[in-house]
Amino acid sequence: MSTDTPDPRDAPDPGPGEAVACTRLTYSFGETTAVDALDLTVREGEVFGLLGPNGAGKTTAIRCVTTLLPVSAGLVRVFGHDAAKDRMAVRRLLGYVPQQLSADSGLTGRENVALFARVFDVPRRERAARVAEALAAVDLADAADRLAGTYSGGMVRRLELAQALVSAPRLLILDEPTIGLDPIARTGVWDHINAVRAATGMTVLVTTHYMDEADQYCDRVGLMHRGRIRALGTPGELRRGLAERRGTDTEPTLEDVFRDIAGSGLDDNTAGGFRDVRSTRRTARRVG
Ligand SMILES: Nc1ncnc2c1ncn2[C@@H]1O[C@H](COP(=O)(O)OP(=O)(O)OP(=O)(O)O)[C@@H](O)[C@H]1O
Repeated sequence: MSTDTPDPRDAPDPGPGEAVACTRLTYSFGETTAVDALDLTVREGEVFGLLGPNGAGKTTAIRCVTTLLPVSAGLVRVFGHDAAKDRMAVRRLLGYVPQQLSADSGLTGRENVALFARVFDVPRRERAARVAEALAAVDLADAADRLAGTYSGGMVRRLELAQALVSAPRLLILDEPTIGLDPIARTGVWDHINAVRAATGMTVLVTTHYMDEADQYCDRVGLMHRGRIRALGTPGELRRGLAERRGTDTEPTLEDVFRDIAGSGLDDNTAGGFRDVRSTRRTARRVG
């Protein structure tokens, strides 16, 4: 690092109410820079949506926040804990629902959640009650003793939500929580996220391709493209900003905002490309 480049570790301590702070976070896979000097703040208690086309760097960024990928350049802090130096402290504060299947089809719903309760060190005497609470919070109490392999796609996603919630996280991170689900199941997943958030004040960081969901459910969104945040604000602010730039009274959609910012890059080799199809199919297969 050259002497005139400030060391991100010199950044001031996170202010009160700051859940996640990424400062010049950079992550590369060989020659590919997936996350490129990303600056991002998620405030405590908000639902923050990280939006972007395939390959924008969303998953890589949130995997750095979860500590599943090492923070090799830049700084990530979760409730003030440095993700590079204090991984266990960070892990204790968060629940993570990855894109890939995290439920075991050969176990019951209750057994799946109990497994996470053990892994996340929920005290033994509290486990049964906490598992039952997490299942009830996602409306799976009645199906708790059925094998997860018999669940519908929406139920599997809600089960994965219960797995992430059993440790009572302060920060819930979800990677494409509704991909491959039908509209009713998508609404169901969001209703449960919002109910738990209202009851606990937990912070939610979510990635999604679905601009309509982000518009409806996120307090603020960051539009990510080629490893960086290109626009940030409430969905309403971003829509109104584009209307002003265009000098029109017709309110654009969040998708219009994204197309305006990402330009032709969205149409070339990103949105709807092979990775999107593969990702959707992977999810469809696992829940089919
Ligand atoms: N394990 C890996 N090895 C090599 N390159 C990778 C790997 N994971 C991601 N990449 C590359 O890093 C870039 C960012 O990928 P990432 O998965 O973070 O994007 P994303 O916005 O989450 O996309 P998607 O919506 O498809 O999940 C892409 O160019 C991708 O091909």
